[in-house]
Amino acid sequence: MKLTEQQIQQLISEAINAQQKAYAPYSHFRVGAALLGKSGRIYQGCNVENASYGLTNCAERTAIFRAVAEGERDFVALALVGDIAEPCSPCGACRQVMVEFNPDLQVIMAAPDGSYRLTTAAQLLPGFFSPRALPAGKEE
Ligand SMILES: O=c1ccn([C@H]2C[C@H](O)[C@@H](CO)O2)c(=O)[nH]1
Ligand SMILES: [Zn+2]
Repeated sequence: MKLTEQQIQQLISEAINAQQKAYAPYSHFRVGAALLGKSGRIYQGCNVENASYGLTNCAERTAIFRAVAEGERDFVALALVGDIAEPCSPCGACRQVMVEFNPDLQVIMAAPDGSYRLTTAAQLLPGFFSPRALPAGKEE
């Protein structure tokens, strides 16, 4: 499904809105994400840091986990924006979580001024480890 420019700009503006809620007292690098589900719902996420630094959860994974917890698993697009004047690139952990649900997920790497770069989860993680590699089991 090809996103319209209006859909892209709405996702970027929701990501910027989510960024305001970031809990980033250690890095001071605030990130916001907005995830569009097939249902049409948009799930916002922000980074949530911790005094035990390694427990930090990125904005993208916050949005994805939130959507899954609310019962949605089919995702169309995800926009992210960070405290940097250029398109923000998702970390490796988030890329792996994105491909789990949809390798064709459209990823909008946005800058605070609304400019962006469009790519897909699979393009961001060539040779990714796929859940299909696992023996058939009791996946839900
Ligand atoms: O794509 C990214 C990259 C970084 N961060 C967060 C993690 C940490 O809180 C801060 C600095 O790495 O930014 C995200 O949320 N998403
Ligand atoms: Zn990440």
